[in-house]
Amino acid sequence: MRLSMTLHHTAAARDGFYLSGPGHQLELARSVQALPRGGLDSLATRAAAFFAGYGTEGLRLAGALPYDRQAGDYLFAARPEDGAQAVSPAPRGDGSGAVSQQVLLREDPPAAQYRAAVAEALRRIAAGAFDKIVLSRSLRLSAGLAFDPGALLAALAVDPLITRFSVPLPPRQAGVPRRLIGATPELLLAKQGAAITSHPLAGSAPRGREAAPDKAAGAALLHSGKDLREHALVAEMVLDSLAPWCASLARPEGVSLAQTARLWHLGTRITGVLKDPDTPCAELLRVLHPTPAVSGYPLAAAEAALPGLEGYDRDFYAGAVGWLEANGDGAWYLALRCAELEGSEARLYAGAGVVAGSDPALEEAETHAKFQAMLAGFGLATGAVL
Ligand SMILES: C=C(O[C@H]1C=CC=C(C(=O)O)[C@@H]1O)C(=O)O
Repeated sequence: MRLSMTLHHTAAARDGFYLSGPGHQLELARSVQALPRGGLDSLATRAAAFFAGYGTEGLRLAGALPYDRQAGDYLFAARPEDGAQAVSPAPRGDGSGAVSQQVLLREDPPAAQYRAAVAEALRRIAAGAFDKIVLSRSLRLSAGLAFDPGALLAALAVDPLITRFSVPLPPRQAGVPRRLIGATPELLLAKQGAAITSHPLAGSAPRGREAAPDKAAGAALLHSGKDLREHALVAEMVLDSLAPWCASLARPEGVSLAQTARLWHLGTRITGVLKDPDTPCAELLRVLHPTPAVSGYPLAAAEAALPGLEGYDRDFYAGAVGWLEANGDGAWYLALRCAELEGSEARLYAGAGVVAGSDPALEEAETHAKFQAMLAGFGLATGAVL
């Protein structure tokens, strides 16, 4: 599919780490010192060794964890004072030169194949293989000119309810930077001293354009048995994973509605106090990731089925972006509603949780809704074409 798109070029190309949302804000210039890459099981040890060698006040390890906990992460060291904190990127349309060009859009896998994968997952759920699986699909964009990460990041600021991020990824081709940019609604884990917070989401519905239908869509989601089951599997697993580390653990609001500009979600805000405030954030990530918000339940059975049903390697999609500090604190968001940018190629990802009672056509529609924020960020109004 060929679409017309306007690229707004910003003056400065960003090559550091940027994350900004209602809960956290951080911008770091990239430094050369990267943490030796490794899987999630060794992250706490590698981070501790790194901070023991370089750990002076203010130094952080920021970056991305892949979906596959065995695959190599990508973290680099930087000091907040290397870059200005909480600086917003230049707004789009700032007169720095907008370039219109044709963009090719390709579904990978095609929507029909995605629906077939959901139907197959439902057969396996009925046969008792697993209770839940999150299946994703991707959209590939090809343009004539390299995409502008700064412009995309700036465009995502239209939704103040999400956390925007732009994070370097390990390059695949010499001289072509790779970067993950997104607008995530989901906090995986934040740790500050003994206090921890997580806000798992699962169960979604598109928001209405007018106030009354919008409110009704949220209320219907809050009472949907299928979505409440899909959500409970995530919230319970997060609570079970964190419980052994905590002196107290609570979900003060129970299941409640969370929102982005385009979607309602079921969410459970979880707060806890660690038994040992020195427990490193990386150690807690090790026991949490991947939650059933992005994988499934039971985990081993869902993970075994995922590659065959999705047909591609998720790489850093559905992993996490965030940072670690020398004192063990940190904040990590799920890498959702995101696009991987590599020169003039971009790949967008969206997934949906499948449980008994899911409908392949509705799950596909949910991925459409989840793609919209990023597509709009690229200047592509796709409601009509997808
Ligand atoms: C896997 C995604 O969303 C997760 C987070 C919130 C709600 C979800 C859902 O309702 O299926 C997903 O579990 C995605 O956006 O790609």
